Amino acid sequence: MNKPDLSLKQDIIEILKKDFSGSDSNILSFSTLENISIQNGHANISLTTSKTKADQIDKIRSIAEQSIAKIAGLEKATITFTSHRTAPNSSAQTTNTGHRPLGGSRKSSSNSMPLLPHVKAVIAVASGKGGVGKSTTAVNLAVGLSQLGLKTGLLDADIYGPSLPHMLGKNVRPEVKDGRIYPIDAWNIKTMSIGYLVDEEQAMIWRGPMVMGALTQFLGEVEWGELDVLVIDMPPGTGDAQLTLTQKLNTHLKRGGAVIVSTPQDIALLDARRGVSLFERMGTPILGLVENMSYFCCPNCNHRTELFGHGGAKAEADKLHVPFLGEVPLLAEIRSSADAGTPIILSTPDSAAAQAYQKLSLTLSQSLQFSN
Ligand SMILES: Nc1ncnc2c1ncn2[C@@H]1O[C@H](COP(=O)(O)OP(=O)(O)OP(=O)(O)O)[C@@H](O)[C@H]1O
Repeated sequence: MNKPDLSLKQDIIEILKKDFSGSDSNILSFSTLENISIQNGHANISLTTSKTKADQIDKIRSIAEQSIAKIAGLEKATITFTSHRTAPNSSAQTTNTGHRPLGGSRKSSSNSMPLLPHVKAVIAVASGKGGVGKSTTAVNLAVGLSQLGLKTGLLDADIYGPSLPHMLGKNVRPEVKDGRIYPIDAWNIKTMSIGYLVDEEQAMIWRGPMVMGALTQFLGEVEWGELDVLVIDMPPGTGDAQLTLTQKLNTHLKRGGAVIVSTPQDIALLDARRGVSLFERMGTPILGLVENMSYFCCPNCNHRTELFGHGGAKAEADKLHVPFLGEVPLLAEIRSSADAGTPIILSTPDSAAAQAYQKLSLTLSQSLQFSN
């Protein structure tokens, strides 16, 4: 049976990450993957790197090509370098070389310019695990902050599962001019998501270094303009991507902070604790914990059912000495309005969920530090 392209691409990336003859021989640590195309068993892999590094990679290029050609479903592999721009400095945290500038710029603006120069504060919306409603919270919070009169941006940093375009009902490509990417306006907020730029499959095959490269670019190459606050929908979990983002945005986060979203189950709260601990280690202010899917409210009789127990997040917040920011009910309309592209805070402003988001926005707007 033929292997799907996606799986072949993942196998190829694993080989590019492999050390062939010592610690200095990992192709992806020297270069950035631009593209993999596969046709009739022939894999064409294009990479970007600097001239000096290209010479180093050249030594292992043919070994890697032979190794890739042995993958079941492939017969031949060709590795080419599409350009030889100078790779951005790799810091201790970002061993990657950065993804190809999505805005088409050949200069590495993300390293030479201060990050987010006109953004006053950043609020990172994070969760210890996926699927707890982090993106839903980020979207409704951003709209809520904008309703309070703050110039607000929303960055979807959940690179493996960018849900923002869907939740905002925006299926459009951003304008790219002079190497700068212009955010998409949605509901009076400026938004950017990898989902506006690449298809899902492409985002899925990215691995650690490329993800960080793409995120760094977002931070450096998106023309956010003046913002009071940028809400970031963080990738789920507490791994390298979260750590690096937090480090890069340390200054901005000090004027905002982190919001951890959790569901009431013990297991989710355990993960939430890890989230809190990651931000604490980085010295990021923890704005608090939000309990999502806190209870079920019957749409017919308004009866409240606590499906997963109640008060777990509040108790956890107390234990961790962080503020408890409120509970959002499990409500079919939250999902249906997200699927229809209108956040519930706009579609049903009188609902308990919308009110929870309004309260959250108000609390957080009061905690922002706007000093420069
Ligand atoms: N309180 C809620 N009531 C009903 N549905 C909800 C609620 N919160 C989120 N959802 C729905 O649950 C699904 C997952 O939510 P969301 O994408 O916000 O989670 P996430 O934590 O960002 O997930 P991931 O980390 O996988 O991106 C979505 O379909 C969303 O509409």
